[in-house]
Amino acid sequence: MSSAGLAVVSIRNEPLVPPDHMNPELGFCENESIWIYLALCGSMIPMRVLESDSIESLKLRIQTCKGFVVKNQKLVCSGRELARSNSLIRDYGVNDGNVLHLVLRLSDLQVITVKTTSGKEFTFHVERGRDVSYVKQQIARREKGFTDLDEQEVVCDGECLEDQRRIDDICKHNDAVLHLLVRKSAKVRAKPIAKNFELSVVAPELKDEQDFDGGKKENSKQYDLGGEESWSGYDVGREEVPKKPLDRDFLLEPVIVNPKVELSSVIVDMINLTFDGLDNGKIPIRSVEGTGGAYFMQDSLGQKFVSVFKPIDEEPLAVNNPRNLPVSTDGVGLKKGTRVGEGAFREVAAYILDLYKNEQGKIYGDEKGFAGVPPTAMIKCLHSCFNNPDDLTTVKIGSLQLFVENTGSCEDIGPGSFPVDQVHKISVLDIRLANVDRHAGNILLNKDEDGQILLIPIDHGYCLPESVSTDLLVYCNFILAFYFEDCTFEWLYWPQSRQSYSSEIIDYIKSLDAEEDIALLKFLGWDMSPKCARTFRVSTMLLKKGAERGLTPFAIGSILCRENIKVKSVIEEIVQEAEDSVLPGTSEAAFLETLSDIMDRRLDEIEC
Ligand SMILES: Nc1ncnc2c1ncn2[C@@H]1O[C@H](COP(=O)(O)OP(=O)(O)OP(=O)(O)O)[C@@H](O)[C@H]1O
Repeated sequence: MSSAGLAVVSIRNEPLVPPDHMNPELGFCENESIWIYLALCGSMIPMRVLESDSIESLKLRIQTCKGFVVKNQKLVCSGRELARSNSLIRDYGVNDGNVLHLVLRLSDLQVITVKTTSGKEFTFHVERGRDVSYVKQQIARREKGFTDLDEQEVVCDGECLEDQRRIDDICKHNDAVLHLLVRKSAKVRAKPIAKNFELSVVAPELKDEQDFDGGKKENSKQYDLGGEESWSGYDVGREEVPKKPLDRDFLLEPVIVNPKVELSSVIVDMINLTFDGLDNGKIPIRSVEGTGGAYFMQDSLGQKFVSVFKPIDEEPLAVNNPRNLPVSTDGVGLKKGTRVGEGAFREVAAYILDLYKNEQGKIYGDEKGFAGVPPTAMIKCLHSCFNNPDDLTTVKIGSLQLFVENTGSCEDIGPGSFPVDQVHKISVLDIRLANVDRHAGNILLNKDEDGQILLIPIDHGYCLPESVSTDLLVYCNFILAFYFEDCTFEWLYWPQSRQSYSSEIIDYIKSLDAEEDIALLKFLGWDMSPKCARTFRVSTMLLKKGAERGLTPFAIGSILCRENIKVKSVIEEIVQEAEDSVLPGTSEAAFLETLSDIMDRRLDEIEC
């Protein structure tokens, strides 16, 4: 008999009105105080706060009263994430009576410790979306004595758990530690001796090898290789979205815009493995982390994740978002300059832009790019496990990204041991793409064969921001100045960012050509909007000019980021000045020339 323990977070339930806020005589400033409502798991919790409270202190109060640690909290008000911890509640325009949605970023991984009767103890990670049968498989893989899954019984609080029970479901009802008991039944044999029987209890034979069939199934895909108009051809809510096929209860196909484009082998393999998993009845498992719907797709044996699917209609603020975030009323996404339902295109674009190109601007090598964005493709997929309350037959469009084995993210350890060149490569990617969502949780950690730390950048749905203002003036004039408002780069606070780029990285930056990249994306299916293309041109220009002058990633990154929400960044000032200097209707080329001169001047000032 073995036992396994699962540790879960206990949720406290203390009032969110601190004593000094309740009593004006204790120094509480009546004028500044407002009531806000914290929306969490279907309930509304009133909170009295000061407009001068920082986001950090608000999160600390939530941590103290509710037990959710600060780094796991995401607060969203009026469709915008309150991302900067040093900014004040009033900076984000939070008013009396506003609702703040609290999204919890729980880890997908649950640590399970198994103790055997012989005193052995081993620990493994199980994704919360997994079920009891998966736990049994893991125990069988680790311990030779448990290879026969049918002989394992998993018991919790005296209740025998069915194979289909999910880990997060089991944990939900337990406050602190959950003990699993794995009971291995023995066979009873009766051997005739003279006129009697000798009964013996025999433990099953130990097998050295696993019985799993690791062989790959014949591919049986039914791709329609006809071209689509563009990646964005299927907008959220559009009627032409294809319906469920009749012969299978799922669908999975790549979205191919240009029939002349051949999918790379790594993308074909990823789609095939994902298809095999669905075909074998291995369901997509929704991640408990993140603000949007992200599904881990399993291999045909249900032992490994092969990819991550993010449907566009489940992005934050989209119609089918599974985190109960309100639907965007104006199409603007969670970050400034982003649009709901466009995250998947950006995920794919980040992968393509990261790939190496030869001198003719053609992609070479089809696996690992410069910064290591995992292979990503646009797909159509249908499955009943997706969040689709109204219509289970609607095929979803979204990004499919190769699942990368990892031991966590950069949030889990200090940055001291991160290799300098990898931090620098991610900084190049983020500056180029003006990424507005580079927090430490979006860089996964792994180790290579030599034990060296590997940093894997993920989650690029919020790169290449563009103006999405509904203000007609801003819209018509293509005013870009505020696109960069939400740029934040975690690596700015890491020591590696203060070191200079190596010559290899500088050569790579020199080779970048925004026009070629825009043309390549168009050829592959994404015809960038003029505003988005402008963002890309401006940030590529800044990267190239900065690197040419020997600026560090920190120096260049700081130009793109605001120090706080109220003060414009240097890039915003540069763009504003350029926009003020040209007449409406000026060509893009002339605008960029003006911008280039202004940028040179500002960079020279920084150097001095
Ligand atoms: N390629 C990948 N390989 C392995 N795990 C991944 C991959 N992509 C995403 N994940 C994991 O899936 C979960 C959700 O993904 P992600 O953070 O990208 O979703 P999101 O909703 O966009 O998140 P956020 O709220 O940070 O913007 C996270 O636990 C993340 O670590």
